[in-house]
Amino acid sequence: MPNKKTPRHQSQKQQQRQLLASFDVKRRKTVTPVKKIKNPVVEAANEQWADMTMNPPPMPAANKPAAFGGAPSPSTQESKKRPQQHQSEPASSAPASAKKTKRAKAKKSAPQQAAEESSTEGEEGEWDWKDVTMPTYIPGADNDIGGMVSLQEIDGVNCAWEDDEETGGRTLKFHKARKAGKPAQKSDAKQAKRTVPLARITSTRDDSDEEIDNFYDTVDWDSFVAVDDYSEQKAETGELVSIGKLMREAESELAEANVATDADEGQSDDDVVGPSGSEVEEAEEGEEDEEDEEEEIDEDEDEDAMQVDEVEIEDDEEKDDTMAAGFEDDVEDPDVDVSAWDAFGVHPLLQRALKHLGFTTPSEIQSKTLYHSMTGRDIIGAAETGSGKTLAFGIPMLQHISENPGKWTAPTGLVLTPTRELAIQVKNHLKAMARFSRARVVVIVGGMSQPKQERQLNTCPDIIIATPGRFWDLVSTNDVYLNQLRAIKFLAIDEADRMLEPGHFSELKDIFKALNETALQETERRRQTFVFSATLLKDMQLNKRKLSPKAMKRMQGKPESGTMEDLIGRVGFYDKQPLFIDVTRGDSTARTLVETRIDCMANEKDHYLYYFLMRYPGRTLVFVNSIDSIRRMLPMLRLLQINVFGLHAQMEQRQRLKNVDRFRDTENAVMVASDVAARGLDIPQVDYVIHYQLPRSGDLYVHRSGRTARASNEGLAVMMVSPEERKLYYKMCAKLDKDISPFPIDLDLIGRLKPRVDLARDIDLREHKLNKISHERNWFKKNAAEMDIELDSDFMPSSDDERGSEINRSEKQEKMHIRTAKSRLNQMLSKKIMGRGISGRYLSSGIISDLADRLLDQKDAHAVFSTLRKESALETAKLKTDNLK
Ligand SMILES: Nc1ncnc2c1ncn2[C@@H]1O[C@H](COP(=O)(O)OP(=O)(O)OP(=O)(O)O)[C@@H](O)[C@H]1O
Repeated sequence: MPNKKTPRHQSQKQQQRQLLASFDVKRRKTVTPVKKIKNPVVEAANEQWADMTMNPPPMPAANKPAAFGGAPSPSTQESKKRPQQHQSEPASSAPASAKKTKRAKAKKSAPQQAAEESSTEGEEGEWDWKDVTMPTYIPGADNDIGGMVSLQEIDGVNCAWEDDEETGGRTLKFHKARKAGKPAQKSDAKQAKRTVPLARITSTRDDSDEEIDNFYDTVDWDSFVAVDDYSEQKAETGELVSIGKLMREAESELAEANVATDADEGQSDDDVVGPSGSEVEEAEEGEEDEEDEEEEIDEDEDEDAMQVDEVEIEDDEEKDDTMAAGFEDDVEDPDVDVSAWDAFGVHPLLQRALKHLGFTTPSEIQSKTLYHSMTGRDIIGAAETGSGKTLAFGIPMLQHISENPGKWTAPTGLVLTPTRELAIQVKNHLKAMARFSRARVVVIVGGMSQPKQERQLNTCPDIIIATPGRFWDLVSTNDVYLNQLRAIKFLAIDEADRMLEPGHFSELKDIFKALNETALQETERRRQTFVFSATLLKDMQLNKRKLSPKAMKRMQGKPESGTMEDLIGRVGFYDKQPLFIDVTRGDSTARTLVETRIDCMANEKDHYLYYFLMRYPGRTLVFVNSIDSIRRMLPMLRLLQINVFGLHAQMEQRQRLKNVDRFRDTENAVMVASDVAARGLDIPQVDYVIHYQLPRSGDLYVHRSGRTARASNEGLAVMMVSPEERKLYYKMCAKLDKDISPFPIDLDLIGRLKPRVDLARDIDLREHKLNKISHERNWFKKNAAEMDIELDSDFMPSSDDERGSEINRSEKQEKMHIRTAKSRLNQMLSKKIMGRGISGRYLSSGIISDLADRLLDQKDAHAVFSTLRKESALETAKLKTDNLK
């Protein structure tokens, strides 16, 4: 288990604070010991970090092309921010040859100089400190440098950490650096030449450079390691590469690059900042294996350091990855014919993946959009739920990646989704499609390890699937991410209508703004944009006229209004007029969806639900309108021995993913969910969707119902309508322009099941009450103990007094009652239920003519109702609808 206090695990902010502390010392004229860090390598790394942040030495990493983020190398950052200042940059950007000479000179005099350094002279506060102009960017400082603006420096004074025996820590000491051969003078510090601030971090380089170089050479860089490279494992096995080695390598690389660039392009020394792109690529290729290994170690370390939850989430994520593949081997079924995709020019590697997935033909939305998207058009697409919209925007991205293999300096595609689950699902879908093209797809969502996500961004993935909040959190604080965001070639907004809801739109707006800040002004076409949803038309209230270039231009200047037009206006299409492709039917529900309703009183919904679940077992998704309803229903259904899971927004992300997985993996299971599961969740073979409470809008009804009847499969949506909901129901039917027929119910069976449900509800209520009392009591006890208060016996009777023992007795009785009720319920549950007019003891012909056959039938026998056969609710509903026609 790595030490969490090592710099590797400290946040950049913490490191920055440490650095700040050291400079505060200088301003306060006192010298304060810093926190003692026992590990000598860590100590060295800390010291080196502090110094390198202010005085970046030449590092090979500085010359690598920036990946999508990462702790940016000083020179790359500075060169991006202030290209015109290269000349004046010291160590990292100075002409290599000049620097070499200085170093060589300094190297000779280093030991001498060290010997000649005086100890601290006089009061530092009396010296001539000068304000330091801070750069606009400090590596690892989140650009939050406000606290460092008052930094001061003095020319000719060096800082050094020294062990403090008294405190066991280390102390920052200031030493006036004397020129060789010059005797020490007390007034030296005061008389120090007042030049502009130290040029290492400001834009001016003057004769103090020599001292900087001297300072560099007084430090034994071989005893330091780069913080970024530091790992406990490497420290133990002695694999750490010293800064000294890196510096030497960087110097020789710089010198070589200098020569090569000079010769090839006749550039001046000042322009040379690193090796050419191809060299970098070669070097990177050479290092790849090594990096992979390091990456693995890093992953291990970080995962150890992370919260348990996060680790488990990542495990889940890995599991998702394997699930995403959906197949264990790489051998395609020769009988699967995917030639239908040829017409769209789909890349052979993608066709192979399609073959694996068994997707022989494109779905309607895919075939209607692919031709245009493959030729570069921007698309606004509307298609019913479960119709394959993910691949409609995913294939063009993967096609581009397959046609242009190699390393990119920015991701190719960005997909924004409203929920975390949907993001993970889209990632899985695209990963399965990218199986042979090997495109790297990552997911950036809240509730998961941020460091890991940052690392993933740093590796410059091909496609990023993200929720707007977390993505903007990461990108808005890092210029490198921002620049690379602007270079993406594809942007897709999935479930666009949901993005308009409060909580998504403000970040989405910021992302669009950042994306378009520079990109839109360029004449060269660089980005393709897709906006997809199932209920686009309804929410948009948009017609083609509104998509005219003029109208779109007008919309861009408008303030947020939260409408689809507003989103369309802000997203920044490159097409003058994006294509609008709508393949929805009037109501956007799938053609294969059968809809029905159950009319019942609000307080009977549990009975009807239980009846439905018992009568028609299958994978059933039950939607409710509040989290409280989920909390109430879960224990009751569990008591009724139903395999039930919950899903709502207040659940930990880890639990949410786990529950979705379990539900997906269990054939006969129930998930009670809030509308967090209404959109986009693609769980194969959801047999039934039950609207336990009516959705608050027609669109929500469409999305909820869309969790079944996906990818041309059939499915059933059942609305439970109480008299109070009648008005809403009629309104919804009018909006969706449909009439929903009632579902046939056997009222006798409901009557027989009722006692079970009532008993389960009663047990749950009693347990809940008991738990609440004991929770409250413990809370008082705990707080009283903490505050050292003795609780009054009236308030908290002890078991010794009469009232206390009375309470104890009644609690015990209640527990006993619950136990008895539970065993009664279990007894009930273990018995099969007979239909009306049928005796459990004697076989009588009665209402059911083939009763004996049914009772003897093992194969089709119903598990709960002994006189009934297994039946599908879908068939029952269809039959009823047909009869009504
Ligand atoms: N061409 C195809 N042939 C067969 N199955 C497909 C095809 N394209 C996609 N699918 C499958 O159809 C299912 C639904 O696809 P997808 O999730 O992309 O739908 P969607 O339109 O985005 O749905 P929603 O609006 O609910 O998010 C997925 O399981 C997917 O694997």
